[in-house]
Amino acid sequence: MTDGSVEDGIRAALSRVLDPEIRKPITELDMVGGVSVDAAGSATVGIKLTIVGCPAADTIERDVHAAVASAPGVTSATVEISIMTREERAALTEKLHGGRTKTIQFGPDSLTRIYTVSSGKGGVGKSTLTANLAVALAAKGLAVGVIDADVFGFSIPGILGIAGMKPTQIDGMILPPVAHGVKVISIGMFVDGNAAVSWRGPMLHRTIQQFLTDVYFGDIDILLVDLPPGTGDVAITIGQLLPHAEVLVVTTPQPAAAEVAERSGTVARQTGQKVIGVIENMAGLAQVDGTVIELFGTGGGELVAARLSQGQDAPVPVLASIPLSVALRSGGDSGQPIVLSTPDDAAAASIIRVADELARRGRGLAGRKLGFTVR
Ligand SMILES: Nc1ncnc2c1ncn2[C@@H]1O[C@H](COP(=O)(O)OP(=O)(O)OP(=O)(O)O)[C@@H](O)[C@H]1O
Repeated sequence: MTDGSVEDGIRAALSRVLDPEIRKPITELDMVGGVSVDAAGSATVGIKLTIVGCPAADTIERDVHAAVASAPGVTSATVEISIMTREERAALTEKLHGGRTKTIQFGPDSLTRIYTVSSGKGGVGKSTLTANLAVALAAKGLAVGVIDADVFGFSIPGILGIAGMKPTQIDGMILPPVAHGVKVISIGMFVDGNAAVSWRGPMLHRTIQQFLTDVYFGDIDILLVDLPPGTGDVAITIGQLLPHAEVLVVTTPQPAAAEVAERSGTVARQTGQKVIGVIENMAGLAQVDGTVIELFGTGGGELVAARLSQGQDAPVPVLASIPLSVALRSGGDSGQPIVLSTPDDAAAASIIRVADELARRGRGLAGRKLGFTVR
C-alpha cells in the first residue's frame, strides 16, 4: 500500500480527463469509481460509463489510461470499465440539468449569446457560414454550440465532417456530437439516411423546443442557429422561444435578392429579435491575373443593410463581404472547414474577422431581467 499520495496524484490526473461528449472532467461527472495502487506502483482505476455502447468509450478508456500512467509513482495502469446504475445515471442527468427540468436552457437570464443565421433565399451560403463561424469561434477558445434548424436542407453535419453521426441519449438527455470543438445538433441526426423532412408547423415547433430543452449544451458562450431560408414556421418558433436572440442576415450581392433577404430580418424583428448585421456572401471571385468576376453582381449587402436600418436607432452594418471561394465550397464538401484548414484563403480570413467581431460583442440587455428593483 502507498501513503495515499500516489492515489491523490491519480485523481488529480483524472480531473484533467474530459468526457468528449459532455466536455466536462470525468471526476465532476462521478464517472470515476475506485482508485487503488499497490506497493509496486500498479494502479487500477474503475470508470463508469453512462450507457452501454457509449460511442466515446474507447476515447475515455485511452485518455484515462494515459492519465493514470502519467501520474507520479505509477508503474503500470489498468482501467476497469463498467456501466452506471440507473440511479447513478439519473443523478448525473439531474446534475447536468442543474435542477432545471423541461425548461428552455437559453432563457432571458442565460449568459449564452445567441445568433440566428437567416436568409431570404436558399443556397446563399447560410449553412456554410454558420459552420465556419462556429469553428472559428471555438478555435478562439469559446464554448460554442450549433443548432441546425434548417429542417428541409440540413447540411451542417456534412460541412463539419460528422454526417451520419447520431447523438448519444441518456435517459431523455441528448448529447450533441462534437465536431472541430463545436457541439452540434441537427434534425438530420434524427431522420434515417437522406430522408426528406416534410413536417408541419407543430412537429417542427416541438422538435426545436426539444432541442432547446433536452440537448445538453452545458455552459456555452455562443449558440448559433442555422435557420431554414425564408420566413416560415421555424423562424417564427425560434423567434417565440428565443426572443432575445440576435440575427445575422445573409444575402448575395445580387440586388434582386436583397428584398427577400430584408423580409427575413423584418420577421425576426416582429418577434422581438434584433438584427445585428448583414453578411454578404458569394461576392467577387478573384482571378489569378488580379481581375475580379462579379458573378452575382454587387451591392446586395449594402442594400439589405440600408433597408434594415430604416427607422432604427443605430444603423445595421454589413459585417463582411465574403468572396466566392473554391476552397470554401470544397471544404464544405469534405467536412474540413477552411477557417482551420486554409485560414489564409480570402473567404476564410473574412469569416474569421466576423468571428472576431462576434467574440468581442457582449451579451445585449434586450429581454433580460436587471438585477435591481425600482421602488
Ligand atoms: N463564398 C462561397 N464560395 C463558393 N461556394 C460557396 C460559398 N458560400 C457557399 N458556397 C456553396 O454554395 C452552396 C450553398 O451553400 P449552403 O448550403 O451553405 O447555403 P444555404 O444558404 O445554407 O442553403 P439552404 O438554406 O438552401 O440549405 C454550397 O455548395 C456551398 O459550398
